[in-house]
Amino acid sequence: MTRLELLPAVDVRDGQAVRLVHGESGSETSYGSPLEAALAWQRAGAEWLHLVDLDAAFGTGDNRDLVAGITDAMDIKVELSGGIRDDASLAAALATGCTRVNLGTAALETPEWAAKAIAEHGDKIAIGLDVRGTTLRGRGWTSEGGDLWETLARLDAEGCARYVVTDIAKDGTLQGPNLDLLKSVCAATDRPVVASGGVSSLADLRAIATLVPEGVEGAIIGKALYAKAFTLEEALVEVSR
Ligand SMILES: O=C(O)c1ccccc1NCC(=O)[C@H](O)[C@H](O)COP(=O)(O)O
Repeated sequence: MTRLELLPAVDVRDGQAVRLVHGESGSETSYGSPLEAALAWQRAGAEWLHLVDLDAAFGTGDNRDLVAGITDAMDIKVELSGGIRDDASLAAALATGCTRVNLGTAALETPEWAAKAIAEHGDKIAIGLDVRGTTLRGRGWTSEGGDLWETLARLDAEGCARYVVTDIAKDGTLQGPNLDLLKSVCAATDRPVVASGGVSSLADLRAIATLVPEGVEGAIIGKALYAKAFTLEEALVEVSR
């Protein structure tokens, strides 16, 4: 059976590695240098880094140079997220040499542009489906963005290669992933799904791994690693069993 991929997260706000609760601006806990965090996950054996520019996502500036520098310093695959919404920000993100980028708001507010990006860049584009209930959220999760199922059907038809699915109610809370949401999304699409938000324990990772046959490809881990609920080394062993 294919093994669950793990994507340790580095979310950057104002030059610092942070974690938010429910993605809310102002709920930051700071964890120091984002480059040090990224290098630590790489040393621990990560194959992927999930790197988020929160300022770009919230529209409070950006950490573009810092994020490009971190991506450049990595020997592993990097997934870039946050504020990629137009030709300039997409070109800058892809120019970092990252493996793929996540589009969120753009898929909701400028669907034609997102469809063009998908058509041009194929599996270098993932779409972040950030949901409360079954309603999507954009602009750093602050604006309403329509129905999850309608949007998923549209993006599938446009050839989207992969989805990163976050239950905002779980994100940064260490309350466990929303397995029902992941199962429902997998049932609605044949594209791979990366699970995000709420991972709190190795048991959560085992539970997500049971969904690999249904289409879950990976799991993003943020707060749990910073809070030292387990180590990345332990997590990697857990999913390789
Ligand atoms: O990814 C974004 O664009 C984003 C925008 C606004 C707020 C948060 C955003 N991402 C957060 C993440 O991707 C987290 O790193 C990830 O969900 C990890 O969550 P957790 O394991 O619960 O800390």
